[in-house]
Amino acid sequence: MKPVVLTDTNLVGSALKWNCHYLQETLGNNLCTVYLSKTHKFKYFDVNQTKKCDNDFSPPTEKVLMKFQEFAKHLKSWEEGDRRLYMQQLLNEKILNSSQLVNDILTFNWSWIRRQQKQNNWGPLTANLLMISTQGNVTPAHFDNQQNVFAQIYGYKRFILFPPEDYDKLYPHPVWHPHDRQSQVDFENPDYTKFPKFREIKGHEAVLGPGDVLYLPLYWWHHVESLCQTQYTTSLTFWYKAGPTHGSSVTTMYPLEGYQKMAIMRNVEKMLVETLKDVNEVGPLLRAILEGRYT
Ligand SMILES: CCC[C@@H](CC(=O)O)C(=O)C(=O)O
Ligand SMILES: [Zn+2]
Repeated sequence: MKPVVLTDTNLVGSALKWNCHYLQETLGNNLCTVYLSKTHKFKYFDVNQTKKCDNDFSPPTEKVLMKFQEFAKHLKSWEEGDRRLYMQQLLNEKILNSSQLVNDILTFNWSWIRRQQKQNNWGPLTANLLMISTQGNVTPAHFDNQQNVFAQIYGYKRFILFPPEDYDKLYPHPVWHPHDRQSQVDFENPDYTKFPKFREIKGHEAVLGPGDVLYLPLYWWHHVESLCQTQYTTSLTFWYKAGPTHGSSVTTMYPLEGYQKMAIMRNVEKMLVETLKDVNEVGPLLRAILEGRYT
């Protein structure tokens, strides 16, 4: 599975008119999920895992509910130096009370994407996330465990992509950490002492514009930034469950692929956390297995 940019799917043709004015009319006073950040980075964290960090974890972003009207006002008046906003709202019954918007969604090229889902043996569609970002926002490098068909609607987004096997160069946080699945490396100021193999990293760049679609396979790393050609950018994800062929009775082919090894490493870590109970015992036990025996 490799990422690919498609420019002729017309997947979200009916959404290319979703500018701020149109969304104010159709989303109106619905409350939407908006993240706020003091920096340009919006590093995801799982709030349910913060307790394992014996409270030395400081959340890099704040999640608020904001009326779309208010969000739109901030978006239009935003200037460098203002706190950055990133709306990330699921297209669900909470906000789909406008027949116009529902009709636009029904007019997506569902036959095309359903064909992709079938031919690639993906599981069910789990979420469509509507994202509206102030210019210059960055989603730092991470991977997801779902298949993603990423549709760009307005403005330009730059992706830097790395295969799952670059796991050892991107040093993800431990699986029990709030930043699970996110790289520890600050791409703008890498600590080569802590993360020496990051020096060897080589990424694949893709810039998406309105109407472009990126197939982002599960476990592929991505660093994403909203370029500054426009005041804001708008995107929509189509996330699908990975599908039954991963880890089912279908005969496993060897050598294993990068994403399969990633799943194995994550399972080993999770099993150790589960068994040892104390996350601080996982490192020493893994070192005891490795040192003098496998290194
Ligand atoms: C919350 C999702 C953010 C998105 C990246 C981006 O557009 O900033 C991403 O990581 C993905 O679509 O998987
Ligand atoms: Zn992602």
